[in-house]
Amino acid sequence: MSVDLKIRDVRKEYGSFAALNGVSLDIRQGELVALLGPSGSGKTTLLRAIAGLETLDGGKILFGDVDASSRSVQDRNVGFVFQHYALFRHMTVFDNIAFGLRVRDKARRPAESAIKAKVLELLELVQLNGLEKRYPSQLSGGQRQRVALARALAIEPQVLLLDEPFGALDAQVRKDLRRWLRQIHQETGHTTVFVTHDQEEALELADRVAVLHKGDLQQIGTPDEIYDNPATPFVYAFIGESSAIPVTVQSGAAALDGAPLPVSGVAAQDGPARFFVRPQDVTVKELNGSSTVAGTVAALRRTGAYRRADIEVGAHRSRIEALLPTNAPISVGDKVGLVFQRYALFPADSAPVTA
Ligand SMILES: Nc1ncnc2c1ncn2[C@@H]1O[C@H](COP(=O)(O)OP(=O)(O)OP(=O)(O)O)[C@@H](O)[C@H]1O
Repeated sequence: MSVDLKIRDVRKEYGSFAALNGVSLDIRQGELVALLGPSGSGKTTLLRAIAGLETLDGGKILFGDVDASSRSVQDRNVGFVFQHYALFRHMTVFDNIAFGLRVRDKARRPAESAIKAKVLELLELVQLNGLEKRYPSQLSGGQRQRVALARALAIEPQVLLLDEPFGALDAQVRKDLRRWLRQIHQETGHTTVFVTHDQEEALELADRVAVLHKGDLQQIGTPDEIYDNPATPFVYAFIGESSAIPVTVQSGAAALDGAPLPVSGVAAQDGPARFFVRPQDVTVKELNGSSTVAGTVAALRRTGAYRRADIEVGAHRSRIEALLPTNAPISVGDKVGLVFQRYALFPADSAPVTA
């Protein structure tokens, strides 16, 4: 039976280094949440903490209403799938999937006939029926990960934990498995926590995405919320593409190198700030007095279906990137006016933006 998870102010230190800096988040029953962040941000540490493979230096984790710290790894009944298939090489696919049920103590172990029925049902679910007699070495990487998932599901886990399960596979297989996992999740409805550093994977797969950076939870939200309304400079820079330029805020108005920046709803406090905008949210027009930001086209390049323009703005020639149709009548050196559809301002002293 799947449960909800409550992660409360979880801390984990290695010596004086904080791998998790007081992380709190709630994961609803049946939800698929991606933990997304650059290398070293604490994703795997958090996943291992949920599994009970790490002792906490602070905070707690609740499975439903039960404090998991009182429970062993075994008692937590989690299904775990790792990046590198940890299948037993000397066991067939069937025996690998049956393993978690067969090693249970006698009181909780199902009859062999029930184990067989369960394994066959899971083989059907992961679309590997007919391959139950094969050994892991006789399977492709993608098939092995499907066996690993079936094995994790066999114990009917309270929570399913996946650590970059498709990380070692090539791009196309990865894409197929992503779609397949989403489908399996819809059918089985397990509470699932999924670690990835691939934002496309997180945004496509997850109900909600938790963005981690240096042991801190920066934001948790639906893929739309994370992409359209990044809560911090880090999330703005890490998810999707953006330009960031230094500006100054005073009394609710923003200025670029002393000239007013025609943007509204400036909530940032007075002082130095950074202005963030995504390339697709920049419209390039003719210069039109104070309603547009004056810029000069510094570079143009074709990328697939679009043309990208680097446009220099302000006295210090800060660069803003814009996405244009390939037939846009524009050349390097043109003086243009910019209008921004969506943007954000953050105080300059807020968390660093580099990934
Ligand atoms: N056993 C350990 N001893 C010391 N430091 C550790 C240990 N395990 C993890 N760390 C450190 O904790 C930080 C977080 O590691 P973690 O594996 O959670 O990151 P991650 O976000 O999963 O990264 P990746 O995407 O590279 O797997 C890293 O800086 C790592 O070096």
